[in-house]
Amino acid sequence: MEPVIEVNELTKRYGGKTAVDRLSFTVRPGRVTGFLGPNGSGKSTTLRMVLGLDAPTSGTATVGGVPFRAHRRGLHHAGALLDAGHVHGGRTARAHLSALARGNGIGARRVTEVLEEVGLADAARRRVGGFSLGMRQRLGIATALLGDPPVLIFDEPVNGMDPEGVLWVRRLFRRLAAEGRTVFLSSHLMSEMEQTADDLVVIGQGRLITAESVRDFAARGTRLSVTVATPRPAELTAVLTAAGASVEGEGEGGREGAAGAGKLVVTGLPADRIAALAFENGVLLHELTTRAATLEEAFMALTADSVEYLAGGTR
Ligand SMILES: Nc1ncnc2c1ncn2[C@@H]1O[C@H](COP(=O)(O)OP(=O)(O)OP(=O)(O)O)[C@@H](O)[C@H]1O
Repeated sequence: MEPVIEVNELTKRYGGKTAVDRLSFTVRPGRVTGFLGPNGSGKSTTLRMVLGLDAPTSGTATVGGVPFRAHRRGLHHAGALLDAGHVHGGRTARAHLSALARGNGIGARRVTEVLEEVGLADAARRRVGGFSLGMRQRLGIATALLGDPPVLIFDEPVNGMDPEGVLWVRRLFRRLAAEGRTVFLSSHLMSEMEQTADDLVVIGQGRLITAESVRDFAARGTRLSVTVATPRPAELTAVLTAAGASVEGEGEGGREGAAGAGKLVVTGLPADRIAALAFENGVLLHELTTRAATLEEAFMALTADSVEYLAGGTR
């Protein structure tokens, strides 16, 4: 059986609110797949349905061809980190893992192994209540790994981790995928995913926006822009616009009629063409810099229409 996650027309409504809206996608083994969307876009709700913790209003989610609930030995089948704050604070890390291991027919040696794997061997006898968020995340990852499952699902695993933890977890995900497992991670930050994921599933307001490889997303989603500084921004804007470019002023100086040098951000024309047009029209340039939009910017542009709440309520 191939450890594939298959989501088909999955829908979840809470009263009048549609949290997940006819969502379909496939997550394959041997790759790290990033599940991306702004806050509140329905990622956690989807993952809960994949793991059988929530019932869909309609549609299906299967792991290895059957609903997750139908698998008897769950921890051996799929491991998940959903909410790192969920662990009983009075227990030690080892006691927490040992209880789960016993309930799933897993030996004590495996508990020691996963504690070492996630870097918590020295903290194994400390109460989880005193753990930092990053340590709780590590414990959650240890829990997911306990049954050595072919499918791993992590909801915002990098939250609260320090830079060293982030590097560690990235390497771990890459290794788990290289071992042939299915690794599915949610995040609201593209910058995290571009370092880690091979494939992306991007959603907004519960709907699929795109499912493709990071490479295809980067090739399609990023566009080049050229920053131009000139003492005659209005004149250059007119020349470039006439040549088909789209031009925006950057800061005060870029505005029409502004005195002094202005910076313009130009899209739709390459730098050498801009330089030639400026030269032909006798406009002096102080700067000409090509810049690729980051994947984060491409992601934000793609999901902008589906962001519910923006800081400051500017929409
Ligand atoms: N139990 C619930 N009852 C009512 N509404 C809910 C419930 N759970 C989630 N929602 C709503 O469903 C939508 C999707 O929430 P969800 O937590 O799945 O999003 P998310 O993408 O995981 O967001 P975040 O990144 O903030 O965790 C939100 O508008 C949320 O308020």
